[in-house]
Amino acid sequence: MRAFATLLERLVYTRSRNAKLKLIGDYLKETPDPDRGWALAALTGGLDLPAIKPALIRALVEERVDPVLFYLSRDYVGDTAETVSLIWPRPDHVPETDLDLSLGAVVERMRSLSRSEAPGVLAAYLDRLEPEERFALLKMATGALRVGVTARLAKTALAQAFGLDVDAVEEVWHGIAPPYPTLFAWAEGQGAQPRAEALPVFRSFMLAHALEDVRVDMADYAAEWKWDGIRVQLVHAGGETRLYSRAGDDITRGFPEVATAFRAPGVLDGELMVKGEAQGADEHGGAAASFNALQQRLNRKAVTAKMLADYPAFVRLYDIMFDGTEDLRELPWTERRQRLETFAAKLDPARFDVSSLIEAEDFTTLEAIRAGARDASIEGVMLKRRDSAYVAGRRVGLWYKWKRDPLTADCVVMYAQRGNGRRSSYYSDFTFGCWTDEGELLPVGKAYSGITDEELKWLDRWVRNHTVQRFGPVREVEKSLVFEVAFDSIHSSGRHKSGVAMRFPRIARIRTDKPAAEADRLETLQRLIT
Ligand SMILES: Nc1ncnc2c1ncn2[C@@H]1O[C@H](COP(=O)(O)OP(=O)(O)OP(=O)(O)O)[C@@H](O)[C@H]1O
Repeated sequence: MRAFATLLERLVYTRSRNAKLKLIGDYLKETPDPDRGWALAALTGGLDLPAIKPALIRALVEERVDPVLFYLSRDYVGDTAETVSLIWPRPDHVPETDLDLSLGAVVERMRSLSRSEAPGVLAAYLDRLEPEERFALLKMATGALRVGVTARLAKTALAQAFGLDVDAVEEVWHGIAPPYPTLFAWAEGQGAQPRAEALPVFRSFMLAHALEDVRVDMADYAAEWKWDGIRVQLVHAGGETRLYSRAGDDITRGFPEVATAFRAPGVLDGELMVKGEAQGADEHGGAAASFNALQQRLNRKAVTAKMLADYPAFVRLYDIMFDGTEDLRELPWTERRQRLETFAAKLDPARFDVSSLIEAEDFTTLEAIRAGARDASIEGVMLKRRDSAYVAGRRVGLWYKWKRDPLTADCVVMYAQRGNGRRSSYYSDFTFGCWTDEGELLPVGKAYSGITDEELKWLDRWVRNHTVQRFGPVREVEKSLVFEVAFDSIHSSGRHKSGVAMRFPRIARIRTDKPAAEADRLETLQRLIT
């Protein structure tokens, strides 16, 4: 940690660009791997320590540092990391351990921390480090170094120190991960320049247009199910595996079971989903759960063993971009499909399968098949032009998405709340319910979208005139108004007394023409559960 701490300290007090370039360049030349790689990641903003949050540092401060002293000192010093590093109380007795305090060891430990371990480990490091090293550690932990170094400056320093072209560094940058072993090997003449096609970089996805009032000739288009998961690009190159999201974000760490199972060099395109209950034979392929299950795995930084067991992920593949380093994107879909099937045969069937094709001799047949699809993991149909190359972005006529028609139910309005923003003075968020067999109304969903400004005002007035009780901001209303609610699907939910929850509910119509007693029964919704 010492050398990196010294570097940061000097950078803070150095104004001149050339002096900064030299400081960083010298550091990168003199420091061994993997420390210099982690330092470069920190300087370029590429260091990700998921378990460390500003709140954690605040909590540590509250526990270990006199808060009055902290706030007074911070007013004077102006920087939380520096303040904490200066006033962190050195414990009377630091137990002897073989804690490795090299930069690489510290960063690698911090990257693998669970959230519950984080406070203890961070405190243990702070107890053992010197003030300037603590400063370096806290700077890394809080994400932004703020030492007056941009990512470009750090890369320029690297390029100048090793006689490389900075643009060549940029070119390979997105395909390499810290601590950048291949980059340093190349910089020191020990290895070749990492080649883009041999790197686990993200390539733009091919996207679809919505099918609107078009009927296509099934001789020209192949049909597949539109699976309700998230788009994923699987890349294995240069010995590394990466999973990228629709937006190109690296989501590898969120799905370790998929990443470790993908070890064949190539780039594949597919839908990331969670396995479903084995609800008997699944006619469309292996059983997948509804999006609701996948949601449990999204946006989580740490993946617990329980998550992996309860919501195991797999990928339903539908395209191939590279086989090894061979770029297949120019091939027509039919050929890519064959290559995909051959490629997929090498993969673990527990984690990968190939999206099945829908056999429909003409469009009318396809229409009927689509209308009959009731699987929770299906969102509609995709149509892909058989002779089309894999083209990045959305191009008319190549891929179409044809979503399932939304489902609807007539529900009775039960509660209303004020909305947000422009709607904050209107009762515009509604909870509605359906009848049980015993004649009880149970809430089945909440919606606020789908109404016009006129309707918004009308509903606001209606709510105010039909309130039967108030619970804080919520008004319970007379059970007399019916909404036709549209939604994408229904799943069972332990969180609601009704046992059901709607996906994407929106108000399709206000049904002043329908008596509340004739609204739908819960049983009707239960039958739609997928
Ligand atoms: N068999 C499939 N082939 C291609 N895409 C599929 C398939 N099954 C599901 N999808 C999903 O459908 C989306 C296709 O629609 P589009 O290209 O417009 O992307 P999108 O903007 O993410 O769409 P949406 O939000 O409507 O799913 C893909 O992003 C992908 O996640």
